[in-house]
Amino acid sequence: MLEIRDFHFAVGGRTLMQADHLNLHAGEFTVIVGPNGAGKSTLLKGIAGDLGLPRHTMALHGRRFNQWPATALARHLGVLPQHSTLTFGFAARDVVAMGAYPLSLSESARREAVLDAMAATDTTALAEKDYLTLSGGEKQRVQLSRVLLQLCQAESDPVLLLDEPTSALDLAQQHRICQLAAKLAHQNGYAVVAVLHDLNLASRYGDRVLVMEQGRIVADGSPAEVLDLNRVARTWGYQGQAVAVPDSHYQVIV
Ligand SMILES: Nc1ncnc2c1ncn2[C@@H]1O[C@H](COP(=O)(O)OP(=O)(O)OP(=O)(O)O)[C@@H](O)[C@H]1O
Repeated sequence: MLEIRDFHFAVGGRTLMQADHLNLHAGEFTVIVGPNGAGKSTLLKGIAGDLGLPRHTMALHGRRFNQWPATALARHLGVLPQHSTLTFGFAARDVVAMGAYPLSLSESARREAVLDAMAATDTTALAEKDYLTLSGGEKQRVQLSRVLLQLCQAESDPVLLLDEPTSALDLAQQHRICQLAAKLAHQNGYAVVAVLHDLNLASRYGDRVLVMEQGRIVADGSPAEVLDLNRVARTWGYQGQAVAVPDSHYQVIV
C-alpha cells in the first residue's frame, strides 16, 4: 500500500539514508531496528515529508504523494516523532484535539473522538491536566492519541509511523503500546511502522523486522528470520545469548 522507490538523503556528500525499493503493507506491524545513527529516524522523516525529498518517489494506495491533497494525505499518514515540543500549557485533551485538523467532525463528535483516542493509550485520566506538567511517558502517550485521532477518518487503510514510541514508557506501557500497534495492524488494517531499540519487543510483536545499518536496510523478514545472534553480533557488535521462553514460540536475547 505504501511504496517507496529511489529514496535517498545525503548531507555533505554522505548518504544518511538510502532505500531503493521498500513496500509497507496494510495489516502488518513492521519494526525498524538498528544501532544509533543507522538512519531509522531519517527514513521515517523522509516518509513523513520532513526532509523535502521528491514526493513522487512515494505512493500510497497507488497514488503518488504529490497527487494527494494535503489534508487527505494527513488523514492517511500519521507520524509520532521521537520528540514533540510544546511550549504552551494546553490541557492534554486539547493537545490530542490538534490531531483533528484534517478531519471534518461536529463539535460533539470531535469531543467523543478525542476521548476514544485517549482511551486507546490509557490517558483518559489525564484529559484535564496541563500537558506541560505531565511526565515524559504520559506526554508520549498523549501525543500518540493525537496521531490516532488524526487517522480516525481515513477512507482507506492508513499508515502509522512511530519513532521510538516506547522510549519513555515503563515496562507495562511498553507492552501496551506494542499490543496497540499490533492490534491497529491486525484488526484495523493499518500499516504500522515503529522504530524500536528493544529487540525483544520487536520479536514479540513485530510481523516484519527491518534492520538498518549505515543508512541502508540490510535485513528484512520475520523476527525469527532476521533477529538471530549472528545478526545481533554483526550489526550491534554485541555477543548476546538466546533464552527460550517457556510455553511460547519465541526467545529473548539477553
Ligand atoms: N540533517 C542532518 N544533517 C546532518 N546529519 C544528519 C542529519 N540528520 C541525520 N543526520 C545524521 O544521520 C545519521 C542517522 O541519523 P538518524 O537520526 O536517522 O539515526 P537513528 O538510526 O534514528 O539513530 P538513533 O537510534 O540514535 O535515534 C546520524 O549519524 C545523524 O547524525
